[in-house]
Amino acid sequence: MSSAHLDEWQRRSFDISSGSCTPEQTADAYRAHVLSIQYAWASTELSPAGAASLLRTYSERYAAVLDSDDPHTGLNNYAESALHLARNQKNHSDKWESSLTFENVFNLPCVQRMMQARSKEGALLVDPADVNITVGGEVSRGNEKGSTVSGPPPGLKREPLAHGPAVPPPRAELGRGVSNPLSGAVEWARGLEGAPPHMSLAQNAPKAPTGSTPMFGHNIFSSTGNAIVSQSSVGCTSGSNVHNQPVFFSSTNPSKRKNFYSSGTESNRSSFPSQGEQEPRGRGRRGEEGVSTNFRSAREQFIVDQQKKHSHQGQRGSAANAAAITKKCLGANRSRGASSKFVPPMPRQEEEGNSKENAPQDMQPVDERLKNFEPKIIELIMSEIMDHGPPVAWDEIAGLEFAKATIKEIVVWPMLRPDIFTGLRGPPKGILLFGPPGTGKTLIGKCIACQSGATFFSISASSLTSKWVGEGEKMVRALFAIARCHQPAVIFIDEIDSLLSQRTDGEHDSSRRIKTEFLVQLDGAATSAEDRILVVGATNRPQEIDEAARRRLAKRLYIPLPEAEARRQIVTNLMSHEKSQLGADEMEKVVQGTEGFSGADMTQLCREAALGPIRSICLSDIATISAEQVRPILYSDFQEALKTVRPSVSSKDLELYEEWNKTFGCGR
Ligand SMILES: Nc1ncnc2c1ncn2[C@@H]1O[C@H](COP(=O)(O)OP(=O)(O)OP(=O)(O)O)[C@@H](O)[C@H]1O
Ligand SMILES: [Mg+2]
Repeated sequence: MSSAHLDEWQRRSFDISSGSCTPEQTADAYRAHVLSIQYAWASTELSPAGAASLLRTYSERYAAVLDSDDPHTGLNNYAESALHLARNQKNHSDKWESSLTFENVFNLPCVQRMMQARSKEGALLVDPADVNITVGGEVSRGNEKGSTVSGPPPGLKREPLAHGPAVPPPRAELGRGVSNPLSGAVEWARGLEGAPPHMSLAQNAPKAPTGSTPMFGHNIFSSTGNAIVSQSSVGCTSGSNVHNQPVFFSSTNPSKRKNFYSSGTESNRSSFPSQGEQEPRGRGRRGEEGVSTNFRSAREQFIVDQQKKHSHQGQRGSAANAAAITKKCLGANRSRGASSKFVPPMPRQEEEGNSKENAPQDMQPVDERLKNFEPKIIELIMSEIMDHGPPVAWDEIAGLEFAKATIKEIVVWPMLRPDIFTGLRGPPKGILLFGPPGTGKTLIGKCIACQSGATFFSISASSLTSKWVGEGEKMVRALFAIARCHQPAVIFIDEIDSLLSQRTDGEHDSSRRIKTEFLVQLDGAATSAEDRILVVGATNRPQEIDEAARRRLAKRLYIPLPEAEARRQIVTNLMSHEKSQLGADEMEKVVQGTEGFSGADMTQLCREAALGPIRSICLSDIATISAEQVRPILYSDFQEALKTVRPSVSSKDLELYEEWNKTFGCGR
C-alpha cells in the first residue's frame, strides 16, 4: 500500500486500539480498512492472496462489531432502535455518520493515483487479459468475444444482457473524456435516481443516504470500470454491477440494514477473492445476474461451513442427526458473542429462501394457517418440540391396565378410526395423567407418541416459558396452529402443573398470559368437532392445577403405584435382559418386599441388584475378567439392594393423591 494510505491505516488502527472509539466509529474504521484493502488490491498493490487474507480478517472484525450485542462494543442492539422507531423517536444510530463520503473518497491516495494514471494513460491499470468477468453465470476472459467486458475503457460498452438488468445510460460509458473516473460513477449513480423504474436505484436498491459509506468499494469502481475489473474475482460485470451498483452499507440503523438486505442485491455483500469455491448461497440469483465472486464474508463463510457440515452429517444420515441439525433456538437461548453471527430482527429474503430450500419438506410452513407466524417460531416448534423418541410398547408399561385401556380407547382408536368416533363418541380433547412420581406417566406419553400414529408434540412447560417475554403466548398459539395443520395430533405436556398452576395475583404477567392463551387454545381445540387434537398433560402435583385447566382436561386418570403383579412384571422384564437366577419363590419375596415402591424405585432396585455380581469380583480381577465369567444376578443381590433402595413416595403423599383421585379423578 502507498505510504499515505498506510498513514491513514495506522491512524485508524490506533484509534481502534486506543479503546476510545464508540462501536460506530470502530465499525466505520474497519469498514474503511476493508475499503483500503480493496483499493490496494484492485490497484495491484496487494497480492490477491494477501488481500483475501486481510479482507477476511477485517471483515470478521467488522462483523464482530455488528454482531456484538454489548452496547459498549457492538451494534447488535436493534431492539433499542426498534423501540425508538416504534416511539417515532430518532434513534442512536441515526446520529452516526460515516467519515467516508462520495466526496472525500476522491481524496484517498489510491484513488488519486488511479485518477492520475487514468488521465495519463487513459487506459486500464491492469492488463485487460487479467480481467475475468462472469456474464450469465459463466466466467469469461476479458478479451474474449461475446457477452464480456474486457476492461472498460475505451472498449467498455454496457450491452444489455439477455437476462440481466437494464443497462446504464450512455454517460456511464467509461474512459472517454472522463477526467475523473469516479465522477462518472457518482454522476451516473445520482442520475439513476431519475431513471425509469426498471433501472432506478429506488427499485433495485436503497438509495445511498448522504454521507454514507460504500461498504465494498467495487460497487463504486465497477461503474468506472477501472479498479474493479482489474482482478479476476472482483465481481464486476457490466450488467450486474449496473444493476447492483448503488447499494451501500450506510448505517447501522437496523431498519436501513433490513432494507439493504431485502433489496435483493446479494453480490453487494461479498465479492472478494478467496479460495475459489463458488458461492452456494443465492446461486440462482447470481446466475441470473451473471456475477461471479469468490470472496465470502465471515458470515457467509460460516453459513457455507454449516451447510457443508450438515451435508456431511446428512451423508452419515441418521434421523437423529437430521433432528440435531435442525435444532434451533430463539435469541434468548442463543449464545451471542463477538464472533456469533448477526441475527437480523426480520428474516432476510435469501436466507429465508435458502433455509426453506435446505429444510426438509415437512419443516416448511406451507399451510395458509401458519402464514401469520414468524418462521423462526414455527421452525422452533417443528424442530425442538416435535419428538419421536425411542419406541415404547404398551407391554413395556407394567400394570396400569385401566389407564392403558382408557388411553387406547380415547387416543389410539379415535386417531385410527375417526369415522366411528364421532358425535357423542367423540374423544375428549384433554387428558390429565396424575399420580406419584416415577409411576410411568411420562412413559405413557412416550407410548402414545409411538402407538397412536398421530403427530406427537412433546413439550415441557419450561420450553414455553423460558423464551423471550411475549414469545410464550406466540409459541402456544403457533403450537396449536401447527398441530391443527398436522392432524391427528397429540400435544403432550409433561409437568403441566408448572404451566397451568393456579393463577395468582402476584405472578408475572407473562406467565399469566401464557396460561390464559393455553386455556383459550385448549378451549378452541375442545369445541371444534373437526379438530383431532388431543392434549395430554402429566403431573405429580394435580392439586396445583388451575380449576379452569382442570375442567378442560376432562379425562383425569390416576396413575398409581404399581401393585404386586406390576412390580413382578417390571422385575421380570428388566431381568430378562440380564443374566439372572431368580426362582419363583425368590421373585415372590422380592415383590412382597417392595410394597410401596414406584416403577422408578423398582427400576432402581434392579439396577442396584445388577451391580451385586460386579461388586463380588475381586478388585484385582476386574480389569481382566471376561463378561461371561461375571456371575448371574441372585436373590442375595436383591436382598442387599433392598437395604439401600427405599420407596420414594411417602404414605402421606399417597393419601393426598388418592384423595384428589376420589374428588376429581375419572378412574374406577
Ligand atoms: N408402570 C411402569 N412400567 C415399567 N416401568 C416403569 C413404570 N413406571 C415407571 N417405570 C420406570 O420408571 C421410570 C420413570 O418413569 P416415568 O418417567 O414415566 O415416571 P413419571 O410418572 O413421569 O414420574 P414424574 O411424575 O416424576 O415425572 C421409567 O423410565 C421406567 O423405567
Ligand atoms: Mg414424568
